[in-house]
Amino acid sequence: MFGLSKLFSGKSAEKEPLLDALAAYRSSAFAIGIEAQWVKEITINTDKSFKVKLELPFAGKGELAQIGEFVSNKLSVSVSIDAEVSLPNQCCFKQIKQIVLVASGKGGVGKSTTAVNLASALEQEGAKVGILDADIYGPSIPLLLGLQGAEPKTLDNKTLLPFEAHNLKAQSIGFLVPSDDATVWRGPMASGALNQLMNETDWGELDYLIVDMPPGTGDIQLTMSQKVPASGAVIITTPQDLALADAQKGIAMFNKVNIPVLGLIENMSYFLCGHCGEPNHVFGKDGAVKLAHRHGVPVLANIPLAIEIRESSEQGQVISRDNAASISATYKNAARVLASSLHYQQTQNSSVEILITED
Ligand SMILES: Nc1ncnc2c1ncn2[C@@H]1O[C@H](COP(=O)(O)OP(=O)(O)OP(=O)(O)O)[C@@H](O)[C@H]1O
Repeated sequence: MFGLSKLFSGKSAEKEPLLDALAAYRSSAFAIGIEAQWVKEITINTDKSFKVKLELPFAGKGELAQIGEFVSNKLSVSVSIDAEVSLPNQCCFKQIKQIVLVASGKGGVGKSTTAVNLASALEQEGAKVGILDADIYGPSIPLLLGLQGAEPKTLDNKTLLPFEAHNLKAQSIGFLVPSDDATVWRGPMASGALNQLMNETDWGELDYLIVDMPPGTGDIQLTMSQKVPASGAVIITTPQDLALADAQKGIAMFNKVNIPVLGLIENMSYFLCGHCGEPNHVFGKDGAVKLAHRHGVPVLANIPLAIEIRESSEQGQVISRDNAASISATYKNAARVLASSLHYQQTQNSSVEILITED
């Protein structure tokens, strides 16, 4: 998969310090540096500067500038880095390489908003991404992507075409399920509808499919989790004790069905005071970190309570796509760490410890 011929043709002695410097890079997402096998091409320019082409096995393009800067400083020479994302060809389901469940112990914590922003952040990090709205109680992904009123389409009367918005493919259980009926659903019915959407949607090739699960940890969520060939799950919580207690139940549920919990995201973590700029921990502080430590999982992000997040959601806009919004970098950082922990979990026998840093 990774072509090394150009890398090792000629002048490899000049390239060795570069490979060493790339290997020495560390961040939350690149926990063990840039591996030599990811280096596809190295060009040495006449002024001795380097141009490096990487093939990343997970969505992580957003960090290339930092990697370039680190290596440039280490070698005291200009190094520019470009990359493609190419996940190894092991498919989780049909042509979908990784399926990630986004869950919450309780409703209203911002699970769907976070799921959409994470999906978009993965896409911006260089991956092909789809989002499947499996929240039978309140399917909101069409609204969040500005797709309200859209009708499912088919070309052959057998498969559904996914919707496309903001460079994401999307499908929603809301098109199959009148939401008023959801309260009387049982686990097998919900997981049957989810399977139908997975199987009968023409997703094409996807690196990541994000599944927005129904909130809670009951029979429905358990059965749905068992039926999806998921690579991992992310749990969204708020800092309140009640939400954290329910998030703990979510961790227990995924442990029961052997789906690795890739991390927690604390949403509405704090509110930035408009006057003094100080973070105000309206709903409490450090609860998610303590819970995460107890269960040996990372906190992937602390997302503030921010008016822009609510406003952009209501307008069908995805705030992580707005580079001017400071929160955009937070979602992208979380997406990179999520993608890399999936990668390391599947390729390393002993797990790589993910340390969340301020990068
Ligand atoms: N960080 C945030 N800052 C401000 N508003 C937010 C934030 N996250 C979510 N919201 C808002 O909170 C409300 C609930 O969000 P969302 O629908 O994503 O929650 P949910 O957990 O998916 O809900 P449900 O349990 O009903 O599925 C929405 O109005 C959303 O715009």
